[in-house]
Amino acid sequence: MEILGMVNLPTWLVCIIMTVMTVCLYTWYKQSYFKRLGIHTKPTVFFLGDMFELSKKGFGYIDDQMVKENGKIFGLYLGNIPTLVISDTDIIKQIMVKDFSKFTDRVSLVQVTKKWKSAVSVASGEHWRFLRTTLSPTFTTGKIREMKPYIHKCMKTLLELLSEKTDQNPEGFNIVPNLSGYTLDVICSTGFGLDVDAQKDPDNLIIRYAREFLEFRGLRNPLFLVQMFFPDLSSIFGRLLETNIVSNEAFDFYMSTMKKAFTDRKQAQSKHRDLLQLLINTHKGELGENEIDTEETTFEGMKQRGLTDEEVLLNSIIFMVAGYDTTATTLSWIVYDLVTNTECQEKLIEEIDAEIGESETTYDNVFKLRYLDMVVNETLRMHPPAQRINRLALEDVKINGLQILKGMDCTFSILALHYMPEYWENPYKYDPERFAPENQANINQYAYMPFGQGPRNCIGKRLALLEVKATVVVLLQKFRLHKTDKLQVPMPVSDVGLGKPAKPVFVRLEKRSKN
Ligand code: HEM
Repeated sequence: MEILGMVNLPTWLVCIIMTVMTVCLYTWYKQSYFKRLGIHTKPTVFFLGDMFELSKKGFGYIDDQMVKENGKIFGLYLGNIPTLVISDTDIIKQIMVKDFSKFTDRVSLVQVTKKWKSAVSVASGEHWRFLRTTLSPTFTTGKIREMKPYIHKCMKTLLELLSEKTDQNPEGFNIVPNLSGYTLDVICSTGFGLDVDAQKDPDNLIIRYAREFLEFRGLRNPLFLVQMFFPDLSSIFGRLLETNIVSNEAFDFYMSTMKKAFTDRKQAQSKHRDLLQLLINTHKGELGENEIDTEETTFEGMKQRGLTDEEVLLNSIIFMVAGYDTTATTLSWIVYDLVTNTECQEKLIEEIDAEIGESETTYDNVFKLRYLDMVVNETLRMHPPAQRINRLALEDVKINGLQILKGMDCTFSILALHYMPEYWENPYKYDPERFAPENQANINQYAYMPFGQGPRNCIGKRLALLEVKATVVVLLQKFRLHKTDKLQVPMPVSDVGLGKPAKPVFVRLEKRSKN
């Protein structure tokens, strides 16, 4: 092909040059989005944006650095997808609560397959409102109180296994696998009446696939990468680019496990009072004979039809996955914080001995413990399991001078907020006293949100807190926890609490009673 009558290039080379130029122009345009809006960014790598640094150093670390260097509003690029990170608590409150109707949805970086849209955490608009309203009664205090016996059974196994491990390893051991197996047992039994015994059988398929669910597979998925670099293709090709968040194998395994639990339960006419039973009660059809109109789009219409098969099954899976790792991570960090802050552990033991002694834990006696509440809050401040949350702008809106455009990903860095000196005095110090009743008034609730905020906050918060608090109580009723040489002690300040999945927590357990 002759170009301007000067050079003669083969057609294939011209095509390549044109494609490269188009991609460069597209990337340049995409990655100047925040510049055009006058919003700070950091120097990015062309094409990759901040993706390489974010995946290497972690979102929490980058957010924390950016807040220090650029203030409360800045932009980052995941490939060519822009993310507006906001740490101004007035704006956060406006988005999460006051203007919630303009920000009801979460951002989905990629097109997910249709089935995932039935999950309350992924659903949008009226569909989300219907799912949330239908599922919320499952987590009332009354319902959670009734789940306590199921938790007790798992606790008994946890204590027996820890006692055995202490006898076998008096010098200490990594407690994380015990806590992970335990939280999975709790969610399986409280949620679905499933006796999986993950604590005794760490190779159980349910554990293997739960890990797979939590693993971020995006960077290995070509469809995901295409959408990172060419986000506009999603609206052009729509369903063709739909991506599975997890492997089909893991998905099918969970679907068949839940389906079996569902069918068995329906046939047994059981009197169970767990999540599954509550889901079944809101399901109006027969599993496998879906006569329900799934295309219904109005809230009232959806209320009439009740949950579909897919909604029951998908949300069972979501509860299982969302409730497993978050609570295990929190428990692991509490153990870490208590062995590295022994005075806090002693104070907590004193409170437990005085208020509960050796009695069985109940919803009421556990929630009465003030210092325990302070300890849990402080651990969740320093090590929030979810480091970031987001909301999608459904329309253009200006908040306190900040212009937010329709379609923007408004992200809140929980981790960066939890360490901002403006909201927390001496933020790198583990200090439960900041949550003492007399100091509560100083806490800005939009700078402290381990469970999110507003109408779309964590639906399982109460269940998670009961599980975490009751477990800490039974642990300290039986053991005093000690640091070992193998415990990886304080990380560099910039790394503290970067919520990465709990590292091995090597501790030594000293038995406190004969039981
Ligand atoms: C310590 C434990 C937990 C932590 C720290 C945690 C944290 C969070 C956070 C930060 C969010 C996002 C909230 C927002 O966007 O404002 C969330 C959402 C959610 N969590 Fe949790 N969570 C925990 C335990 C649980 C448990 C035990 C369950 C269920 C049994 C659960 C189910 C969910 C669901 C379904 C959502 C999505 C809610 C919606 O979109 O309406 N979580 N969680």
